[in-house]
Amino acid sequence: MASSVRLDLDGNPIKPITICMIGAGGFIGSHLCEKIMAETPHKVLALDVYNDKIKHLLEPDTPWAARIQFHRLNIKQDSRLEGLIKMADLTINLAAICTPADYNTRPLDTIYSNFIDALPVVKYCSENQKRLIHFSTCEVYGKTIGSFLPKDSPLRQDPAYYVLKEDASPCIFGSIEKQRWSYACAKQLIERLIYAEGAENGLEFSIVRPFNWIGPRMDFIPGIDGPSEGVPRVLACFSNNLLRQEPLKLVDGGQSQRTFVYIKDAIEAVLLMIENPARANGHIFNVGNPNNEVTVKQLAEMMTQIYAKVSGEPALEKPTIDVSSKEFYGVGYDDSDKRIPDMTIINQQLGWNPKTSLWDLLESTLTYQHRTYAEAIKKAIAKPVAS
Ligand SMILES: NC(=O)c1ccc[n+]([C@@H]2O[C@H](COP(=O)([O-])OP(=O)(O)OC[C@H]3O[C@@H](n4cnc5c(N)ncnc54)[C@H](O)[C@@H]3O)[C@@H](O)[C@H]2O)c1
Ligand SMILES: O=c1ccn([C@@H]2O[C@H](COP(=O)(O)OP(=O)(O)O[C@H]3OC[C@@H](O)[C@H](O)[C@H]3O)[C@@H](O)[C@H]2O)c(=O)[nH]1
Repeated sequence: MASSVRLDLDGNPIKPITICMIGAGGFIGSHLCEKIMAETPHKVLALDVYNDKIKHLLEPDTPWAARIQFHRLNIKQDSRLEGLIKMADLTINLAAICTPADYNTRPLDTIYSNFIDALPVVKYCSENQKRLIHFSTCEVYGKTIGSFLPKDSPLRQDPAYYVLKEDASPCIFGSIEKQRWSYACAKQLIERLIYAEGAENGLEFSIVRPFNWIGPRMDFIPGIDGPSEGVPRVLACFSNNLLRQEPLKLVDGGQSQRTFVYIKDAIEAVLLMIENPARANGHIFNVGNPNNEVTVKQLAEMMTQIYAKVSGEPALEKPTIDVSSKEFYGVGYDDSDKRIPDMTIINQQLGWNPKTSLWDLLESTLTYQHRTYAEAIKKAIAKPVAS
């Protein structure tokens, strides 16, 4: 139940607000809606083209039924958008194409989704003096400065060459034919536009740069709740392989490094932004877990070990295979080498720190994947293919 007196970080009572959440039916949106319904008095206007991941929150007999309203709409072409933004105190924009398999194969859709389609949202917030929390990405940093140093340079060990800071690090993308960067570049331009709206027209905004948030309900399992030829992000790719007892595919040897944060930790940071506007407005926030760094190969090994534990099924003798990025993603793929978030700004402004270790977050997530999909996969495998 929502408690009656919630206090912000400065000890002031928090007033209930209405939030227009665009992309509420996605992975992050579903967790954010869940948290807001369970722990706050706020209302949510939930906008998306899909609602499968929030169906459980939309049942009429829940204690929060009067506080959440689903509006099925595509922000590309729907005249209801401005009215819904006007009805709310705060807009949170999560809508985007954000799976790397799309960046080089559907670059136009990627750029339209992440820049053009976000423009009216920024404009309506600015014109109607509504606060905006916009979801950008850690991909705006691109590659690290250190990745351009000689392989044996001792400077590669110096954090100054790889830690990513909101107000200091450059954005380093590959050449135009490396269409992987279409997403990062579109996100960078919308960040600059929002920042400029703040500077010139007084828009109250916060920008979130998520660093690989993972957990239950992320993306889809190909052939079960998504297209069989679809390529989701790495958590769902590896989960799918484990569920089907196939080797996990390591793109270009799995040498890239990532830091993963548990979705439930990350959502706490977003709630702090929502409820502490004076501390959050005007800032860009890295949200990640610098302590959870692994190479993709190490992630595959860890997930294999944990899945064997939670499913009771023995791991394959050869649990991984190497695949080239050209074969896996096609021409124009490129990769971020390493992503460690600097945490100074979010610490200073909101006092937020992630709590969950990589092992623990993978254990709870893989338990969920096994419980949710193992039976469906068994049935799908057993079904004879129509000739
Ligand atoms: N998950 C992460 O680790 C991560 C990392 C970096 C950035 N982000 C950013 O966070 C945001 C949310 O990511 P997510 O992981 O929840 O992705 P997601 O794909 O699960 O959610 C996005 C949602 O937006 C909806 N949407 C897309 N276009 C729309 C449109 N035109 N009209 C209405 N709805 C539309 C989709 O249907 C989907 O439900 C994105 O902007 C993404 O770029 C996420
Ligand atoms: O089966 C797979 C899938 C992915 N990978 C590798 O795993 C790494 C992580 O891949 P993900 O699909 O999670 O995506 P990335 O971390 O590269 O990008 C993500 O970063 C932040 C967000 O903006 C987006 O959600 C997405 O762009 C990449 O190096 C990728 O090449 C594999 O080795 N095997």
